[in-house]
Amino acid sequence: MIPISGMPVLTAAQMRAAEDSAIAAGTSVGALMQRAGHGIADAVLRLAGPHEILILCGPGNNGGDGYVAAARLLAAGRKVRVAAAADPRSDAARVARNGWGGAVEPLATARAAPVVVDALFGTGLSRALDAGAAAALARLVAQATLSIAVDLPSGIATDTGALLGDVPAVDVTLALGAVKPAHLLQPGATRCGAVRVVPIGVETASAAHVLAAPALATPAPDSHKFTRGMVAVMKGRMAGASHLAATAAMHAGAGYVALLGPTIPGAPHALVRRRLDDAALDDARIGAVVVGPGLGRDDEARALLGRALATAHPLVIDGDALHLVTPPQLAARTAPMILTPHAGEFAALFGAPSGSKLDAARAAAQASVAVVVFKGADTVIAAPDGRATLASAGSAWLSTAGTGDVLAGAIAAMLAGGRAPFDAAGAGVWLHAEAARRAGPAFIADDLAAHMAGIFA
Ligand SMILES: NC(=O)C1=CN([C@@H]2O[C@H](COP(=O)(O)OP(=O)(O)OC[C@H]3O[C@@H](n4cnc5c(N)ncnc54)[C@H](OP(=O)(O)O)[C@@H]3O)[C@@H](O)[C@H]2O)[C@@H](O)CC1
Ligand SMILES: Nc1ncnc2c1ncn2[C@@H]1O[C@H](COP(=O)(O)OP(=O)(O)O)[C@@H](O)[C@H]1O
Ligand SMILES: [K+]
Repeated sequence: MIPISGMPVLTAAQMRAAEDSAIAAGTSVGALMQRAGHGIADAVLRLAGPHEILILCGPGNNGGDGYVAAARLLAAGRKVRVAAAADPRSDAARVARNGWGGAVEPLATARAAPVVVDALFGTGLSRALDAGAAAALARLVAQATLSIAVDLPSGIATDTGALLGDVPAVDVTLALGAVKPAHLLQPGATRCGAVRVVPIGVETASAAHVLAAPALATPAPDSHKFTRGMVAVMKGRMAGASHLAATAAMHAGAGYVALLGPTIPGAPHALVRRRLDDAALDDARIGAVVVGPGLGRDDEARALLGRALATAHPLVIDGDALHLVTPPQLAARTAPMILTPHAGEFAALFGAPSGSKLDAARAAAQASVAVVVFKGADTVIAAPDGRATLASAGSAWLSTAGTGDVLAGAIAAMLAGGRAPFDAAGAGVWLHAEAARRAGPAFIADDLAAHMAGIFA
């Protein structure tokens, strides 16, 4: 059982191709199923204690994995029962079923057990479970004290995280061979519980990965404020939003943060307030400009955005600026850009997303030639070259006003600090999520910035 941080993320087709390569290189499907089933059984042995285990087996290879696991758990001396709604339909699953040898209860009337293992459907799910199977699964998961899904909770579309029907949430999902998009994309992700990878000896490479903790170094002994990175925040109509972004950039490690525009009282004294003029904006030491938080959407805002776009500085474009900016304006720029839309801003700039959130973020990054941070409860970061990272579910307490401004500031600090745009976006998202975790419940966006500082300790 391997934690998923930093692991490759494969779609169902990519996983099938990886398995096919292993098969072409001489490993049989049966051998892969044995590895999968043994890995599951070993994980269940560690998680389930001495309690009785009920394994629900479907007609495909996911069910096959379940039969193999059942046989191994029985051989290990555990009390284990199996339930199924249909006979195996693949050769490998039939062999696995014969290897179990014990009784198979009808799924609909299966008696509950303290530990239930869902091996009904995995990456081959093609439609919603029929009503009887869905009801039995819901009942058995509800009555168990520990529920474990094999590869994916049955009823979730592997590539999008969409629910094809009602899907009960399990405690643990054992992803076979690699993480799949549904383990991270909502609403599927919340049905998965804790996700761990069970290796099956298949080579898995992907341009998409689970977001991992960045290396956060303390400043080098010879650092000075400008080597740590200078961030300029364009002050908009709502000063609070710009202040949140600027404060976050400071706490995320930027050495010098300037707020460009008319000053208001109450911001930290360390925040440098500068009049927005060409000299301030052309300062060659600026490593990142944040434009958008609290900008407004009127002509004045449009003009401010135009000034930011006209610079040669790397930009973090957030909030209102995502409603104002046009694709030709983005195309005209050559300096790096990071766009940080939530779902509404994404739709305003790129149109309604199609396919999975991962597909949508990638298409947007390609179209805009910018790094796109598609925010939400399942943040996806995509680069124009096809690389992507998917964040694990973070604190839902982030759903409070101003946290997006904090994220924009954190990303700008990472960018000004010298990270490449894609890495800066990932580091900012990670820092933001970790700060939220540390902040606990019911924090406000102002608290979040301060919590970022502690992470560097
Ligand atoms: N490939 C490999 O080498 C390895 C794969 N491994 C494992 O295999 C899993 C993928 O296996 P899989 O492709 O057999 O798909 P799986 O999810 O078991 O179900 C497909 C079956 O169910 C059927 N069906 C679909 N939806 C349905 C519904 N709602 N209600 C009723 N029936 C439905 C569908 O038939 P259909 O009706 O769609 O034609 C088909 O018969 C993967 O997640 C991993 O656990 C590991 O063992 C390692 C080696
Ligand atoms: N339910 C949630 N779970 C995890 N993160 C969330 C959730 N809701 C929002 N977030 C995060 O909080 C931030 C909100 O940003 P945004 O919507 O731009 O807010 P605002 O405009 O008020 O600053 C984003 O980083 C987003 O990913
Ligand atoms: K399953």
